[in-house]
Amino acid sequence: MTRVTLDRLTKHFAGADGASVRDLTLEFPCGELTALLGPSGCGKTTTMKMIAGLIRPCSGEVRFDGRSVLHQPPEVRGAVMVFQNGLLFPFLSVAENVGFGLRMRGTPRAEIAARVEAMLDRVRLPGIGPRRVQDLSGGQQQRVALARALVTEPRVLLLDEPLSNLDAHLRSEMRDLIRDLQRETGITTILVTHDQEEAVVLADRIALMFDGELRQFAPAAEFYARPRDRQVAEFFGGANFVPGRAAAGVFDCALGRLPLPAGAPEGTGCLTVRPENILLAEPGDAGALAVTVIDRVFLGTQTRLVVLAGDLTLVLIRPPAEAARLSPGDAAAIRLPPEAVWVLPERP
Ligand SMILES: Nc1ncnc2c1ncn2[C@@H]1O[C@H](COP(=O)(O)OP(=O)(O)OP(=O)(O)O)[C@@H](O)[C@H]1O
Repeated sequence: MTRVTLDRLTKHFAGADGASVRDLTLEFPCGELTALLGPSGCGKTTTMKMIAGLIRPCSGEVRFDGRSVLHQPPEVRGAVMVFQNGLLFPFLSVAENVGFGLRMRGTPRAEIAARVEAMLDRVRLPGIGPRRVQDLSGGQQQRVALARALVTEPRVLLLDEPLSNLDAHLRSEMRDLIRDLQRETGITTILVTHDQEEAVVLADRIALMFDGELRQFAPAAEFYARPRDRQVAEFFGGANFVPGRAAAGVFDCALGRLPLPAGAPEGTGCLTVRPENILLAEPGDAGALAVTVIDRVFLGTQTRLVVLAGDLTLVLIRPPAEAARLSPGDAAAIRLPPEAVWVLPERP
């Protein structure tokens, strides 16, 4: 298992306005699957290519198990990359594609055949070795690309948006396969994606990037409960931002003085609470806030309620059966459980 460390990694393409990746310092833990997540153009692929050795950084370091790999060409590093569209060799059979890396290393033919067959079994494509890759579906091609990467037993597996060209059904199948194979093999894996749901389902930890910089690196649950700032909260579907000031475990704002959970940041900023964490209350309940319902939208498995608390608009997501009794114009009451709120300090 290999620990991958980035130390102040920076890439500025010639002629570009600013750096595509700036001062990126990050340690991908051994044997874990880490998602490199962020909006289009934030520098994910550039970072991954610097790890693979396909792009040379302007400054900074890439280390595998503490040793610099910058002087090593891609084929020596032991990091293999699987691209969005698989990038298989169209003129080779499936087995020849999967065995390509082993052939380059001079592995004996009989061993290649056995390892390729075993690998195709593991990606749930038994017996398709003789087929032409053009005859495979997109999902099958992606699994062949994964088999081709894994059969060489790489130190690091780099997946660049491996699900983005698949339809919804195939995507969830491939997602399960990636998760199972990663757990089975324990290969340190880095997944590039712009899709937060994919990152949450697959990754042990998420590194969220904006504009070439790392913004937050944490297990998925922390991005929901403890987002570092408003942009992070919004990227993870957060809503409800109430300006005010936090001091001595209380947030002072237009909604009143709200108790905060232990460890919440202090000072001026916004209180945030996710739509699914605001509860409906009975008027007069301790801590209940009086609101007026202004909108109700049935979303299928949930209902979105928009309410007005004084001048503030808040969004709630509730089970349909609970929300059905409320219509636009109705008076209602809500409760913000102290453990479900968090403070986003003003960015300097
Ligand atoms: N070869 C290049 N020359 C000049 N600029 C580049 C080059 N490659 C990437 N960039 C720029 O660097 C920035 C980061 O690109 P990158 O592809 O790493 O982002 P990304 O987060 O992977 O985005 P996407 O999800 O759209 O692939 C972008 O502004 C992009 O235009």
